[in-house]
Amino acid sequence: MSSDSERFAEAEDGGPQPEKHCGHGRGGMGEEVKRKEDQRFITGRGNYVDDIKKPDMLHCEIVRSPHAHARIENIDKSRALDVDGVVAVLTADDLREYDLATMPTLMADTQDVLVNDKVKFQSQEVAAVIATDRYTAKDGAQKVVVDYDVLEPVVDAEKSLEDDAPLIRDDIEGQEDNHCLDWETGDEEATAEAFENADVTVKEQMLYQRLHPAPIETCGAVGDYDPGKDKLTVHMTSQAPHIHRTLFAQVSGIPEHKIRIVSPDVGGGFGNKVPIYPGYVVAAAASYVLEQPVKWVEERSENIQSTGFARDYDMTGELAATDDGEILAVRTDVLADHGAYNAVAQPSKFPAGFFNIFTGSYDIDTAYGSLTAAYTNTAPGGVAYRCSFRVTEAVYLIERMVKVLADELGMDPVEIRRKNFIQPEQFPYESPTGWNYDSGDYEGALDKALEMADYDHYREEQQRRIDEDADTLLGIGISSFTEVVGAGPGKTCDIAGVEMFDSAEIRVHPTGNATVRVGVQTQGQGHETTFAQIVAEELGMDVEDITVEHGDTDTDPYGLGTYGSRSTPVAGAAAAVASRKVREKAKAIAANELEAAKEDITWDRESGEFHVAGAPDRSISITEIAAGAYMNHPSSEEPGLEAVNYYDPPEMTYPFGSYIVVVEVDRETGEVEFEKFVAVDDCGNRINPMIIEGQIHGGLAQGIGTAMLEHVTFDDNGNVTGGDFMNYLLPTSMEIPNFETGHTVTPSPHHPIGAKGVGESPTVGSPPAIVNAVVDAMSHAGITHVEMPMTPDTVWEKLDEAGLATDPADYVSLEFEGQSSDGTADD
Ligand code: PCD
Ligand SMILES: [Cu+]
Repeated sequence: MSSDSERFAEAEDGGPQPEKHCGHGRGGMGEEVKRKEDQRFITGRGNYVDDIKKPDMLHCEIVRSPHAHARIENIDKSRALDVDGVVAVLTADDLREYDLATMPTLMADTQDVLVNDKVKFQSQEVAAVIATDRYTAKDGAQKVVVDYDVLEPVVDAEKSLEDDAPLIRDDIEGQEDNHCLDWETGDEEATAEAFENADVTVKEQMLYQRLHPAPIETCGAVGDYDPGKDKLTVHMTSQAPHIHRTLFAQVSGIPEHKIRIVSPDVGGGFGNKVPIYPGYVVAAAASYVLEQPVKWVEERSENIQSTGFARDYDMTGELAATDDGEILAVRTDVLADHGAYNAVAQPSKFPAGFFNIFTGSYDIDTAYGSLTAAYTNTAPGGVAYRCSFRVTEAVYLIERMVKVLADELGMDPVEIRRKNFIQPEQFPYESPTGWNYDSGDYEGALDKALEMADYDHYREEQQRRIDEDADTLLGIGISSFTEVVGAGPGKTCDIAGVEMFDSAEIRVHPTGNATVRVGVQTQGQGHETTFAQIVAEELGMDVEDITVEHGDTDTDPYGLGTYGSRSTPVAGAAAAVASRKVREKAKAIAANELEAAKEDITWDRESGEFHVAGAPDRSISITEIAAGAYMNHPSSEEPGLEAVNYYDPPEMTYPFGSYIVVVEVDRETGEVEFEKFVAVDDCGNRINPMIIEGQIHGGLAQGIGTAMLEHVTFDDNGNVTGGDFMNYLLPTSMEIPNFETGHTVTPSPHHPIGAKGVGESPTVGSPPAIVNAVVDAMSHAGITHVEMPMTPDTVWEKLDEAGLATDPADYVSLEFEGQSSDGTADD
C-alpha cells in the first residue's frame, strides 16, 4: 500500500487518508468490513414497500392503454364499481378536482397522471381502481371500459421528425411538430477548421439503444393520509426522498411539513427510481381522498413498459487526427428519443446531461457537439441508468471512435491512447467543453490492465488464428474511460431548482455510540456500512458502534438523493466534515476532562484517542468524551455531542479506469464468448474494497447485458415488443465470465477523504470495451462497427459482410446429418 499512500501527504488533522488505514481494526477507511445491512437481508428481514401492511389498507391497480396513440372518447366505470370490493375508480376528471390530473416532470414538462385527453404511449396510465385487495382491484381494472379513437403512432425518432408525422404533443401551445429540443456545445467553427486541415478523419454512426434499468424490485408506494394529524405519509421506492417531498408539496399544495416520504429498503434503483411516476401520485391522492392507506405496486411488465428508460441516443462520431495518431478534434451529432414527454432525469441546466464530456480521457483541443431531441409515442425517460447523466453515452462515443481511428491508421489501440491521454501533471485539467477534471493517471491504470490481461500474448494468438484460418477469431477490446460523478456544486447543478448539495448529521450518545443520518438513500450499495466506516475513521470509534439511517424525510437532514454515484463524493464528504466538527468539540471536552487547554489537545488517528500534546499517556477515548459531553460538560460549550454538515462540493470527482476484454467469435454461429475480462478502476481513496469489488462485478454484468442482450423494441403499431423478461434479455450468471479486477489510487484533491464515486464506472466503462473487442476480431477484414446488442445474428451478419463467416450451407448440412427430410431421426 505504501506506494499509493506516498502519493499524497496526509494533511494535518484530517486531509486525504491513505487508501488502507494500516488496520487500526475499528472498521475505518480501507477495511473490508462485512456489510451491516446484509444481516437483515440474508435472513429475510428486509422491509420493502410491498412488505408494508397497514390496517384498512386498500390496493390500487392501474388501467393502462393498449394503444400507443389514441384519443379517449369515454371511460365507463360502472361495471368496475359493481365488482364486490371495489371502492373507487379514479380518472383524470376525479384528479382534476384536486389539481392532480397532471404533474411536472424533472425537466418541467407536464405529464398526465391519468390520461386527460390523449394517450401518448402504450401502457400509459388511464384509470386507477381502488379495492380491498389486489386481486379484486385487478378484476375491477379489467371491467373499466375505455373507448379509444386510435391514432397513427410514431415510435422512431427519425420518422417522428418527418413533415407528415402525426403530432404527438397537441397539448403544448404552439407546438407544430415532434421536435423537443436542440442543444450544442463547444466551438463549431474551430472544429470544422481542424477537420479541414487534418491528415486523417474518421466517422461512424452508432446507436446507444433504449435500455431498461431493471431493478429487482419494481416501483411502488403506500399512500397513508392521517386525517387526525392532517399528515400525508408516502412510503415509496425513491432514490431521492427529500426532493420527492418538495415536488409532492409543490404539486399537491399540501404544506411540506405535512408530508413525510419514507423510502424503506429499496431493491435496486439504477436510476429507475429517480423520477416521480403517476402511480405514486395516485396512491397518495387516493389515500388522501379515501382517508385510508392505499398501496400500489407495479408488475414487471408495467415497470419495463412505462417507467424511465435509458439511453436511446443515435450518435454520429467524428475524429480528426494527424498521420501519427494525435487527435486534433472531435465532432458529434446526436438524435435523442425522449419519448412522449421531456422527462429526462438530470440537473435542469443540462438538457443533454453531462454528454459534453465526450472528449473523455484525451487531451483534445477542439470539440463540437450538437443534439436534437424528438418526442415519440413511447414511454418517457432518459434516466441516468448507472450513469452520471449521459456520461455513459459520451464514453461509448469516444472509446468507440478511438478504436475506429486506430484501425484507420493501422495503430495499436494501446499506442493511440498513450499518445493522447491527459497527463498526470495536467490536472486540474479543463476540457474544451468546459469540464474541470480533478485528478487522474490514465496511463497508470492502462499499464496495470495490460499487465493483468497478458496483452501481448493475446495479440500473438489473434494473429495466429488469422494466419491459420481458424474457426474462431480473437478480439481484444480496450476502454480507458473517465467518469464525472458527484453532482453539484449547487451553483451549476440543481433538481427542480433545489441545489445539489448533500448532508450528514451525527449524534454521539452519552454511552459512546452514535447515530448518523444522511440525505442520500441506499438501494443496495451498502451505505449503512460505508458511511459508518467514514465516521469510525474520523472519530476513532468502532464501526459496530455506529448506526446509519436514511430515507425518512421526517428525521434525516435534507439531501438530493443517491444517483450519479454522488453519495460518496457529496454525502460522504458531509459525513467526514460533520465528524471533524464533532472532533473539534470533543477536543474542548477532552481538555476539560484532562485539565488541559483545548489548544494542547491533539487527536491520534491510529489509536483514535485524544491526548495532551507531549504527554501521550494523558489520553481519553471518544466514549469517555461522550460521557463528559452529557455528564460533565465544560462551561465554554453547550452540552451534547453532535454536528450536522450540508456539503456543497466545489467540483465533481472524476473516477476512471481501463478495461480490457478478450473475446472469441465463432465464425459459424456469430456467438461471442469472453476469454478474459480485466477491469482496473481508480476511485481515489477507497472506503471498503469489498463493497467496491461487489459494485464492479454488478456493474460489469449490466455492461455485458447492454453490449450483448438488452434492447427495448417497438413494432410499427407502437407495441412494446421488448416489454417483458421473455423479450428483454437480462444477463444471468450463465452469461457472466470471471472478472479480474484491479485498482490504482489517485485521490481526489478536493474531497475531504480523497474519495471519488465508483458505483457507475463498470457500466459506463465496459460496453465500449466489449464492442471494441468484437470489432477487433473482424477489423482485419474491414469491419469498423457492430451495433449493440451484439446478438449472434448481428455478429454473424458482420462476419458475412467481411467474408469471414463459415459457409452457412456447411452449417445446415451438418445440422441435419443423420435426419430424414421430415425431421425425424432415421436410425
Ligand atoms: N471510493 C469509494 C467510493 C465508493 N465506495 C462505496 O461504494 C458504494 C457506491 O458508492 P458511490 O460510487 O458513491 O455511488 P452511490 O451514490 O452510493 O450509489 C449510486 C450508484 O450505485 C450503483 N450501485 C448499485 N448497487 C446496488 N446494489 N443497487 C443499486 O441500485 C445500485 N445502483 C447503481 C447506480 S445506478 Mo444511478 O441511480 O442510475 O444514476 S448511480 C448508482 C458505496 O457503498 C460507497 O461507499 C467506497 O467504498 N469507496
Ligand atoms: Cu446515460
